[in-house]
Amino acid sequence: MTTELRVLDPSEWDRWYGVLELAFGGVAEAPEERQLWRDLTEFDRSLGVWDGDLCVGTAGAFSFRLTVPGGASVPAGGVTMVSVAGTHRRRGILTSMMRRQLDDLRAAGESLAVLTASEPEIYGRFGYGVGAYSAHAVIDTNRVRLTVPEGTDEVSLRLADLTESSALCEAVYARLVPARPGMLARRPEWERLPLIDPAADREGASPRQCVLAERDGEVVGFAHYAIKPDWGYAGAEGSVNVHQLMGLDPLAEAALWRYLCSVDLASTVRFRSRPVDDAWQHLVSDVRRCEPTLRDGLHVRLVEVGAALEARTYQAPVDVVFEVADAFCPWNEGRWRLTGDAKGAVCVRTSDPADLALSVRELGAAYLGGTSLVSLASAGRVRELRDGALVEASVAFGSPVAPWLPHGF
Ligand SMILES: CC(=O)SCCNC(=O)CCNC(=O)[C@H](O)C(C)(C)COP(=O)(O)OP(=O)(O)OC[C@H]1O[C@@H](n2cnc3c(N)ncnc32)[C@H](O)[C@@H]1OP(=O)(O)O
Repeated sequence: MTTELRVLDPSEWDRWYGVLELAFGGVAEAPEERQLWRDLTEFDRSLGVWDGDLCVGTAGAFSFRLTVPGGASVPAGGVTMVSVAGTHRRRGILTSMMRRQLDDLRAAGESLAVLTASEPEIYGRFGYGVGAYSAHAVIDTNRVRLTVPEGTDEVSLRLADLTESSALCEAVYARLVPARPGMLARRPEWERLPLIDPAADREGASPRQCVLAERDGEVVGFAHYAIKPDWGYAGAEGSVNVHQLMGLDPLAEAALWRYLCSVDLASTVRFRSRPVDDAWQHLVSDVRRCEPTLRDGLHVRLVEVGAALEARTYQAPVDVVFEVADAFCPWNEGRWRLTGDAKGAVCVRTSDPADLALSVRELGAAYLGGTSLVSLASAGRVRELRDGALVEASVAFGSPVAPWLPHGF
């Protein structure tokens, strides 16, 4: 088999995207969703693998800005639209695209790559670690009570049209981006993403609805949700499916959670992909009856170890030498001395003895402050070579706010 890997030409997009759709099961997307992904495609950063006239592999990258611990917004390649035709799988096509993509990211000066994975097992071999987890839950609102903080009643709620309120919601979203590692600054064209709501994907639920939280006439939060009515022998058993919930302060968030947990004729509130340190778990009377589950969220890859470690800050002073293994991007291999604190950091090559040994995958997992180096060491994935270095680095890498990305891409 001879295949050619090349940058995508805009005229090839339909065939290219068709391969991706087929790899995900062959169910055609709604026209507005397909159009959105076409508009978002960065053609010069999209790769196709061709077997003659046949497209057999796809991979793209978005030019993102990612919030890192300390609040800086750092350029990051958002790896996306990865697929290989079923007829050509397990022959190294994904590997060839990952190779080219990481080389291109490096040439473009992006020190980080991020992705959300269809299956978490795929990307570790290419140096990605799980940098942010997310929580799913199903709250049994018949049994679970919410205790909201004093002052919640000062927040008023208003139902709004999803599309017409988009700018107000995006303004709230934008203010929250610097506050949480893992969040991505949304460029205007991405603001269409929360509005995509094809009828075929609703599974019996209503179109998306929007409720705004306001204080003194200012929008301080919003929730996007859908209601799925259901009736059992004993009465109503509807559920509220929460798609987004963002509040600028604890009272706004509490008001929104209280509203969603008290929708008439519903007995469950379901949500996917919330931060692991989310407020709801402290508002509820019985977390067990909320069935929380953890899953991988944002996968992070340090494309350039030195530049990436310098791009964030550290919540405690740190001075450690890492011995980094990186078989897929060997330019990262070797010893790096990181010195830093809450104001800034320097990370340079060194010949000094190493304090900690790990692979680039563990650095990706720890990078946003959501996975501790101590925890990785407990699984044998980080080795401490100098007494005390593990705790020192682990504390410094931590983040007071858990990293989170609210949506896939
Ligand atoms: C960021 C995103 O877009 S995520 C979306 C990813 N795409 C999908 O899930 C769509 C459905 N799946 C596919 O299209 C393909 O199976 C892909 C893209 C996952 C893999 O493509 P392939 O060309 O078959 O991968 P390739 O042959 O390069 O495999 C490299 C290695 O990864 C392993 N691997 C590949 N896919 C998987 C998987 N899904 N689970 C576990 N291991 C995998 C292979 O076994 C191989 O291992 P080896 O080096 O030890 O032999």
